[in-house]
Amino acid sequence: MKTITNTNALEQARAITQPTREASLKREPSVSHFWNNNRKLLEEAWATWEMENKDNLLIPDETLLDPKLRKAINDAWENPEKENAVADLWEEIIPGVYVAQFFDVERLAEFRKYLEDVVNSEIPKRAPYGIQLNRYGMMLDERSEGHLAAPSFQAFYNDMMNRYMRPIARLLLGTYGYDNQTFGFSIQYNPDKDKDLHAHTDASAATLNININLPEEVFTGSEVDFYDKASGKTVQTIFEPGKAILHRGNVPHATHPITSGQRSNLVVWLYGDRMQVPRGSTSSYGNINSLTSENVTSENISAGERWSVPKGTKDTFAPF
Ligand SMILES: O=C(O)CCC(=O)C(=O)O
Ligand SMILES: [Fe+2]
Repeated sequence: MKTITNTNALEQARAITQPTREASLKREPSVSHFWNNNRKLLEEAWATWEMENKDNLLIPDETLLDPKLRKAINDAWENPEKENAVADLWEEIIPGVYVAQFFDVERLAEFRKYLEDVVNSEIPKRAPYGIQLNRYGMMLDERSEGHLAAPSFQAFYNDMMNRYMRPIARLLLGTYGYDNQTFGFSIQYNPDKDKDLHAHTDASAATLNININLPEEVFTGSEVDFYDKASGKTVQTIFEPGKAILHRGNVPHATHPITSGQRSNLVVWLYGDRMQVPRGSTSSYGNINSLTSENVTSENISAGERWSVPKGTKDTFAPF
C-alpha cells in the first residue's frame, strides 16, 4: 500500500547518516553521490512529512508577504502597465541596490515556526557549504542537493521567484534575458561562528536578500556594505525584520561581524541560461566560468514581457 511505502520513506530518510561537514567542505565525490542517490527518497520523505503533519504545519504562501507589495504585484500581473506601483515601493540606496519591506512582520513568527518545524523534521538537509558562511541554513532550490523539498514550500519558493523576484529584477535592474534560472539558500549569522562575510560579488544577475528576524530578535553589528564602483561610495545597510535588499550580483558587498544576537536571511538568485549574467559581471561566489553576454537587451523590453514567466526549463546545475 502506498501510504506504508511513504511512511517508510520518512523513517528511512531519518535513519540515513549524512556526510560529515569535513567531507562536504572538501567536496569529496562521495558527498555528491550521497545526495544524488538519496534524492528520490528525500523528496518522498518531505512529501510524507508534510502530509503527516498537515494539521499543524503552516502552508507557506504569498499572504506571508507585505500587503502593499502583494497588492502592487497582483495588480501588475493583472495589468503590467501598473508596474510603477511596484517600483515605487523600492528605495534605491546606491545604483543597482534597492530596499523594500518584503515579508509582513506580523506573519514572520509563523514562517519562522515553519522553518523550525522543517529543522525538527530530522530529514537530512544540505547546508550552503559553497560560501564562507555555511554552518546553518538550507538549500532552497530544487536544483540543489539536499534541498528543502516539501511540496508546499517549493510552491511558495517558486511563486516568490516567478511572481515576485523576476519581474521586480527586470523592472529595477533590467535583468530580462538573464533571469531564467533560480537558486536560493538560507543563512544565519552568529557571533561565535559564521559571524561575517568577506567582500565579494555574486554570480547572479540579481540577488534578493530577505531578512526573516522577528522584531524581538535584536542583533548588533552585521551591517552590510555595498560599494558603488562608479562613485567610489560605500553604503552601509542594517537589516530590519522582513526587509529585503535587491542588488545586482556584480555590486561588491561585505558583511561586518555580528557582535550579539543572530541574523537570519533568505538569499535568492536569478541568472541566465548557462549562468549568463549581464555584460561586465564578474563574480567571486558561484561559477567562476560563467559566461558574460555580448549585449544587454533590457532596453526594448515591454511591460508585458517583464510580467511573464520564462517558457524554458530550469537546468539542474547548482552554482554551489
Ligand atoms: O550578509 C548578508 O546578508 C549576505 C549578503 C550577501 O552576500 C548578498 O546579499 O548577496
Ligand atoms: Fe552576496
